[in-house]
Amino acid sequence: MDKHSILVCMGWEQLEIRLQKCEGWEQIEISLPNCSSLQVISFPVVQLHLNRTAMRASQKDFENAMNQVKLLKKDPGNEVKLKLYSLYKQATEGPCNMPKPGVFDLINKAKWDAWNALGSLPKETARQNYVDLVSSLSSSLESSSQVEPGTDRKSTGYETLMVTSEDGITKIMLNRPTKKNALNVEMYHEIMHALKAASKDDSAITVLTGNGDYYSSGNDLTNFTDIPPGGVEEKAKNGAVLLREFVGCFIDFPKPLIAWSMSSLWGIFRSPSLGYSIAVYASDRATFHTPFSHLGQSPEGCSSYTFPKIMSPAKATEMLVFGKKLTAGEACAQGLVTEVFPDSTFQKEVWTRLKAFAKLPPNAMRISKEIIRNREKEKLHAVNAEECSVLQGRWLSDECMNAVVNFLSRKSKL
Ligand SMILES: CCCCC/C=C/C(=O)SCCNC(=O)CCNC(=O)[C@H](O)C(C)(C)COP(=O)(O)OP(=O)(O)OC[C@H]1O[C@@H](n2cnc3c(N)ncnc32)[C@H](O)[C@@H]1OP(=O)(O)O
Repeated sequence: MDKHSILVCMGWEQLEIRLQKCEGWEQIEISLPNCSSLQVISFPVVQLHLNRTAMRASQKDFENAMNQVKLLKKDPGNEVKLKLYSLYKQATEGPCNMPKPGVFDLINKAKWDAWNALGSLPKETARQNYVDLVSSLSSSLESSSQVEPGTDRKSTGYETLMVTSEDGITKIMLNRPTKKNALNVEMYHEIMHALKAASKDDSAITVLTGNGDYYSSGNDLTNFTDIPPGGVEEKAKNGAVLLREFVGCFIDFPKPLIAWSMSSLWGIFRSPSLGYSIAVYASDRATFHTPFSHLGQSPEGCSSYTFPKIMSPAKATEMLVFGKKLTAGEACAQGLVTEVFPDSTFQKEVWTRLKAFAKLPPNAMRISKEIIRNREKEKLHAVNAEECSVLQGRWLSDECMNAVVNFLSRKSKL
């Protein structure tokens, strides 16, 4: 008996179809992701289509899914909420029938873009996609809160991070690779939480890195679209409070902190990573970029104070004011990076060092870090406060709004 297995994408989901050619007859097995039983039907293929249609979500499934959304314990984030919104509208009203909102009406424009992008997707398919999305959300949010049992390796219930602890090293890895590890609001909170936990755990050192080809692309620019009832002023105020607290966590972090960058590092995550780490290791393909002016913004993470001290005022101006992108080699020559390794041996070289550092007496390392940092701590907190206050104003400027709108309209393909 010949057996062939084909994966077919049918617009709304992937079906696995197994063809079994037996003597004198043929049968098709269809495996549906959300269906436990295998359907076994015979040719003609038109029957396959009819069977699939019968599997579509009923109105009841759709209503259940809507109720399930209200019960989600964690906020699934803006992108998912936009997808849910657009599928809901398509399923209930059909193709987008609203006039396009103005460019500054960021939230309604993002909603409109998402709905409009669904084009003429049939209502039934939208309903099915909605049900599937809610079902995948419910299971992923449940499973992600499970803690790996048994070993001394921890991977706690973070949505946007992978945190592990072994051999005296706690590794905090930004884990939104499909979004180039952009920091959404949840990630800011989770990093603060992970840093606080790492400061109290029994590891000797803490390492920060990113999953995928970008260490981080900086602040998630869709953060700017979730406007609270108090309007953009309240949004900017909340952003400044969040940023101040976030950077404050790095300033106060008591243990040796090591940034490990195989890849590109933009914006917000760059300043704390480079300005406060004891050591920064980079692969020779890593780059460092602070496009504050391009985004109508101003320096954060105390970079307005630490960078001119580490580099020189002139070099810091090139980076912070003109947004010059540095290669790893340039960043190392200017003192922002401790050491650069060839990409091919990077992991091995860095792990060798980290393991050796983690064996040093932890209290001695803490005290040494404290004595280096304490003289500057008060100053760093004051600079942080000033930078956040300036940024709060920048976020309300046309320059900043236009830059964000440009980025979002470039990516309006939800
Ligand atoms: C509240 C505190 C605020 C503190 C102030 C902080 C300031 C900063 O952090 S300034 C730096 C802000 N970051 C940026 O300006 C980078 C924006 N991103 C890009 O320019 C590009 O995405 C790229 C150069 C980083 C990568 O380009 P490319 O390789 O072509 O990949 P894509 O653009 O297709 O990105 C894939 C996917 O990821 C989304 N994404 C990437 N970066 C961000 C971001 N910063 N914010 C939101 N989303 C981001 C991108 O939109 C794509 O998503 P999909 O379209 O859904 O696939």
